[in-house]
Amino acid sequence: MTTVLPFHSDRPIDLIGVGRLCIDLNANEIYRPMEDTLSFTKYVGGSPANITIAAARLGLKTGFIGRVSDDQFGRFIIRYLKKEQIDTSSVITDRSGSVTGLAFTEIKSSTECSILMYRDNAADLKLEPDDVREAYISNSKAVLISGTALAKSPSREAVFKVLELARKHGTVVFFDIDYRPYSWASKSEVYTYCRLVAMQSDVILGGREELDLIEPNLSESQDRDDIETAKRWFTHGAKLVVVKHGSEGSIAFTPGGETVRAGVFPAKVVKTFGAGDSFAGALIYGLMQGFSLSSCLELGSASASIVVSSHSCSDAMPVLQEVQYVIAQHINR
Ligand SMILES: Nc1ncnc2c1ncn2[C@@H]1O[C@H](COP(=O)(O)OP(=O)(O)OP(=O)(O)O)[C@@H](O)[C@H]1O
Ligand SMILES: O=C(O)C[C@@H](O)[C@H](O)C(=O)CO
Repeated sequence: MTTVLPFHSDRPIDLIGVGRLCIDLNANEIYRPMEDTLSFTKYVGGSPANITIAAARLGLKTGFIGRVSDDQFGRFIIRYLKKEQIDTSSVITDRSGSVTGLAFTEIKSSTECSILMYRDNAADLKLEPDDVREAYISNSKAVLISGTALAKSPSREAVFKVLELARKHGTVVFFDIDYRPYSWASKSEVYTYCRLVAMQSDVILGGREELDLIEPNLSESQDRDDIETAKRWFTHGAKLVVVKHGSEGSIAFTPGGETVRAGVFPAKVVKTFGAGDSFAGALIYGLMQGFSLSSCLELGSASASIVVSSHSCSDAMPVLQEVQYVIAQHINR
């Protein structure tokens, strides 16, 4: 049974990403602590940026609503998005003296990775409600909201404006909880703001721990059962809930009772991060093509296996042929 999301197929834009545009500085000397790192490679980063790049690489018509700093990093990000054919008409250069968020990534081993975030005065959280244009949202089939954009004002208010306009115009809302503790003042704020957005979203994506953060009073173990979690979100109008379980795979639920599980594709893992963003970008692509849930999860899993096997996140986002090759190789094994 194909999950039917109410995309307005006649709209010129497929997906608009909202929020974080930052720079990844990935350690070149991998499999050692960052204290011993000598050099880094610079990539565009930020979870919603990565997901939008993933979707664009797969062929979706994409745009972005966000702010970048008025410096070399800001110009690098805008140039990169344009190169990826991502519309940047709503990517604003912030002139308040803000800086680009930096994600220093430490790759201690293929399973032990961490991210050191420098996000003081980050331009992405300076996004303002006036940066959000109604016509932009109404011309898009879908928007992708990442939870971290709710961590501070005025970005928080800008996101709620995106949400209001999306619901007004029937633009499908994808919400990736994207919990990044370094951006939040407290878990109670995560609960307050991310829950408000999730309650108005069509598709909710998160890991088990992220989903637990946006529900109240989860005491008994069955409360943390994925299907029970999904059922509760269906009471708020969600049309699809996807739970990510890292190297254990993923599970998707629909209000109609469909449950689809997906494993992972074999990968020579270089680093673990970037899996969720590549997974989400390919999942969104599949849903927009009207593919079955099983095929959508397969696309996401295959895409993730490519990115975890790579040094970068954004640069490594695969084109459709690469994803299809991974799937075909697995079938023919
Ligand atoms: N080691 C792995 N090998 C192959 N596929 C993986 C691996 N880890 C994750 N994946 C795939 O990527 C999907 C998302 O991974 P994960 O649950 O780690 O998301 P995430 O925590 O949002 O990732 P990120 O680190 O990008 O934030 C998984 O459901 C799985 O399909
Ligand atoms: O989203 C972030 O701020 C970090 C990303 O740039 C990084 O590529 C990552 O962790 C992807 O999941």
